[in-house]
Amino acid sequence: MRARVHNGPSLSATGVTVAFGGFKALTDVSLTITPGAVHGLIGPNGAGKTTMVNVLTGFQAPTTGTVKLGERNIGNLAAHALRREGVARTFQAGRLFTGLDVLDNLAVTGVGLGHSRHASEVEALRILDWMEVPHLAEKPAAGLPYTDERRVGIARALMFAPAFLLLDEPAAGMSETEAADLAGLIRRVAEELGTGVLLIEHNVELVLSVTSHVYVLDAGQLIEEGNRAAITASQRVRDAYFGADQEAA
Ligand SMILES: Nc1ncnc2c1ncn2[C@@H]1O[C@H](COP(=O)(O)OP(=O)(O)OP(=O)(O)O)[C@@H](O)[C@H]1O
Repeated sequence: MRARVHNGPSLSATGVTVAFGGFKALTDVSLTITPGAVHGLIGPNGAGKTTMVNVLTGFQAPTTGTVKLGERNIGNLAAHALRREGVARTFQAGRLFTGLDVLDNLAVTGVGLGHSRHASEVEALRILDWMEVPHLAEKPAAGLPYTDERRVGIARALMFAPAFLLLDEPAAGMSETEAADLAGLIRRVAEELGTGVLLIEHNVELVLSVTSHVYVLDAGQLIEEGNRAAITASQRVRDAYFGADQEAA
């Protein structure tokens, strides 16, 4: 697979607030995703994690604040336009085309990005190979085992080497072994492809094991950020989890 240059532009949100009517899902949140590194976004249920992913990928316009790719303001770009700019995501639910096989699911994304059918199939096969799951290519998307469905979601997001990959709870429902495999894949995406990754997860241990920098949201506010040691030592993080949602820790 082609590697990206690690010193490309960053994807950043500055002072982002998202209001749904009178309710603020995010309040003045700033974060940056750099190429070639894995960043984490954690927080209890309803903290605003998915809303942040939606903002960074063009699925939700910020009410106030800016989203930039390098120096370029991209806060008003729609999701499909942002994907063409190299900002890709996965969804909590697989969202595969169940009437198609895996290869076609990936190829459709390539065609949507403006590539030919042939080039898209070649790229799809290359990604499945790189992910060490070439046997999935001809499998129908309907009825895939859960972890394979997740893998295909990631493969699809990796079509044509996006600069950024935002993963929304990719380990949900996985066993410890499967989550460990996923952690290995996420590391490879950053290290071998040079992609900047933002990992949203309830599995905090998984996040801390693969990320260099973690952002913590609680009730729409950024309450902490830093490396594993800083997050583990933070009383604010402990309060957010144990005060609001014991199960999430
Ligand atoms: N379109 C919407 N309209 C109104 N409220 C919304 C909308 N989207 C999200 N919210 C609310 O915003 C808050 C943040 O939701 P969000 O899904 O971003 O949190 P989360 O941290 O991803 O939660 P979870 O971990 O449970 O997935 C929640 O209270 C949610 O109900």
